[in-house]
Parts: sequence; structure tokens; C-alpha cells
Amino acid sequence: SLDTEADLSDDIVFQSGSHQTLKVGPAIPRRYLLYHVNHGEGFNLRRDVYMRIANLVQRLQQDGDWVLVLPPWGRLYHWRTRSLEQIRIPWATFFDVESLNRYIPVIEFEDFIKETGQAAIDQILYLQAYKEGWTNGKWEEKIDERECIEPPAYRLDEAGVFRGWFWGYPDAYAKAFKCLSVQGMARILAPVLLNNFTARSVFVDRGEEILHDYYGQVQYWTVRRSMRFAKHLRDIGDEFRESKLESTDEKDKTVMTDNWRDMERKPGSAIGGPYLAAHLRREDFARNNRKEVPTLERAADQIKVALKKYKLEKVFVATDAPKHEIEELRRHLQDYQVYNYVPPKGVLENFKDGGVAIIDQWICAHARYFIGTGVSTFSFRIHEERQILGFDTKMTYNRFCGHSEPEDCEQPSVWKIVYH
Ligand SMILES: C[C@@H]1O[C@H](OP(=O)(O)OP(=O)(O)OC[C@H]2O[C@@H](n3cnc4c(=O)[nH]c(N)nc43)[C@H](O)[C@@H]2O)[C@@H](O)[C@H](O)[C@@H]1O
Repeated sequence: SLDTEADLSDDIVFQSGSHQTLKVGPAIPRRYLLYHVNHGEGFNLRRDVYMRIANLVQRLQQDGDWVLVLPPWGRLYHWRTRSLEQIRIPWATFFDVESLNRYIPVIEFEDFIKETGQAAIDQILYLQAYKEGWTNGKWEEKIDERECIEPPAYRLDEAGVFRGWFWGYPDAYAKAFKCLSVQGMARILAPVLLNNFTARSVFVDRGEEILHDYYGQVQYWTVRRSMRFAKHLRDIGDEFRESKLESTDEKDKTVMTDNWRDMERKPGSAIGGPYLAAHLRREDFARNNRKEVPTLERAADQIKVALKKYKLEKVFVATDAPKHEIEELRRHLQDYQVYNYVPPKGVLENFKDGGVAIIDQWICAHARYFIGTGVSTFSFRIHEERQILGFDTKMTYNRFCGHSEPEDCEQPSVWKIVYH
């Protein structure tokens, strides 16, 4: 059978008469790539893994009809609002799936179930490191089928199928399971998936084990640009900007095009709203006493320096800090107007902790000046968002100096956006 118009057009043979005949080759069966990330990882690290896997699918597409099945969101360590049920969340809650689809074909897991008739996966490939580490102290790209190092996270049940955590879908199962030791870029999986396995649906678990094919290069930025946030979340952030921070896209020069493919901005073209935004990562970062985390007093001092330098009066703070810490920070900044986003009940119920975090990121992305927390992927994703919007790099690539770092601590490396 023919699936798409594109398939048709290649195979149509026009004859001299008025009718046409179709020359149809065997249909290429659609293959599904599913993936998952280690349980302890946070949302923004997971976004990074999506980019690696998406580029793998982009490569696989050259040799067949592959589609990426988006892993439902849920059970994230940092999502702490206990009154909410935070599992089986589709990507459309957080992202503009149409934008993702402009880069590679993606479907939600629920669509996979509908399309294939059941939540059954043919093959799990569980990625792991090499037990022996690097041989001769040399890092090289390699991939091999190996025995599992850790006890497998999936167990064989009486029916002879593998059960485990499939994003909170109790009926889901897999038919086969293997461990693969891997050291390398995402593309290393391509020949394995094309040649060694004929399974129609392959589930790559521990997707974070593979690296970006081309970090910071055009492929990286293209998939990154396709990861637009869901419109309903952007709208909430925009309304907050306008009502509290005197910030609108027209004034700030941050108007977006409908299609990210048509959006190419010169650095410095965006001005941003008349406020400074800070991402202050606390919780586990502060508890583990990471050297990149400043005391609240020191954070306030660094904010004040930047406010004076850029003649700003308003501060927007995105943070995972508990209330009393936010209050303390306010006291240190009492001469300024300090804002943070507190979601109304309905927003929290509909869009969960993940949606609220995105609203925070969106507001940070539109500030005149941004200062983030070192090594936090939450801050890194804001840097990228601002690059896409067209901010000058010096208004973006800034971070707090931690409690045991010098005042002139090393600032984040600048990643210029690459379009072509
Ligand atoms: C310890 C490591 O931390 C790494 O975190 P890091 O890169 O900062 O960033 P994320 O991977 O996003 O994980 C941190 C999570 O904490 C919450 N969070 C942090 N900052 C804010 C904020 O300003 N506003 C709101 N609303 N929520 C915030 C949010 O749920 C976010 O996804 C993880 O990626 C690693 O997997 C690991 O867990």
C-alpha cells in the first residue's frame, strides 16, 4: 500500500495515452524508535537527550521510514507538587509538536499505541558503558552487545514478555531485551539499527549514554530551534511580561516567525524587556553544596551590580528555592522591584511543575540581561533560547559566582548559533 503522496509521485509512470499506470515497489514498513533516559535526570538534561536521538532519527530517515515516538513525561525527581498526578504527560503539554515535526517525524506514545494496535515494543536495547572502562586509557568510539552490567530494569514475566517502567502504562511490554555497551556519538547506533535488528519498534533505554554527533554545530542548532515551547505556555509567560514587566515582543524586538525555519536573527537584534532575569538553582544543587551555587546574599550582590550597570529597576527571579529563601533574597534586594512567577491553581493543574518551569524559562529568555547558575542545564537552555531570539551574547552568557569561587569566576562558554 502507499502511505504518502511523496511515495506516489516517485513511482508514477505516465503513459502516452490518457490514463496512467502505477509502478509500485514493496512498501517500506514504518519503523519506530522509542527512547528513555535514566530516572534521576532532570527535564532540561532530557531535552538535550531528545536532540541527540532526534538527530539519530534524522540519519535513519535516509535509509527508511523511521518515526520517533516521544516518551511521555513523568515521575521526575524535581517535580515536587505532590497533589498533582505527574505521569503519562504528552509532549504537547510542554512543546509545540508541529514544530518538532518540521525537523523529523515524531508521534506521541498514545499515537504509537493507536497506530500499532497495542503498547507492545519489539526490542529493548539497554545502553551501558563498558565494564572495563577505557582500554589502555584511550577513548574510542565503539559499540558491542554485552552482558548487562547492572541487574536489568526489565523482568521476564510468565507470558514470556518483558515488563518494567514504560512511562506509567501498565499494559505496555517488550518482546525482547538486550544490553549494548556503547561509547560514542548518537550516529554509532545507526548501522546497528539498520543492519543488526529487523524489529519494527526499537526502544533505546538510557539514551543519555550516547553523545551529540556535532555539538554546537548546524545540526545541533537546527533540532534545538525545532524545540519550541507550547503556545499556551508562551502565552502565559507573555502575559506576565506585559502586565508586570512592561515587556512586549514589539518593543523588545523579539517577535517570532510562525515557522522556526524562517527565523534567523542577528546577535544584538533583540533588546528584551526592561528587567534583569536570574536563574537561581537551589534545592539539590544547594544541598550538595556545589561550588557554583552562591549564598543568597552573594547572589543579590551580583544582581545589584548588573542592575546598576544596565540601569534597570526590575528583577525577575526564576528559582526552585523554597519560599523562605525567596523572601530572604527579596530582603537583600529591597531597593528593587523583585518578581517571581507564582502559578494560579488552574495553570499548575493543567501544565504541572514542568509547565511552570517552562514559563519561568520563557520569561528569563526575554529579559534585557540574564544571569544563570553554573552547570545547570536549566540555565543552558535559557542561553540557547536567547540566542534564537537574537540577543547579544554578553547579555546572555553570564552566571553567578559560587560561594567558594572568586568574584571573577569563569563565565559560561559562548555558543554562537549556526544556521547553515
Ligand atoms: C543534579 C542534576 O541536576 C540537573 O538539573 P539542572 O541541570 O539544573 O536542570 P534540570 O535538568 O531542568 O533539572 C532541574 C529541575 O528543577 C526544577 N527547577 C530548577 N530551577 C527552576 C526554576 O527556576 N523554576 C522552576 N519552576 N523550576 C526549576 C525544574 O523542575 C527543573 O527541570 C539535572 O538535569 C540532572 O539530571 C541532575 O539531577
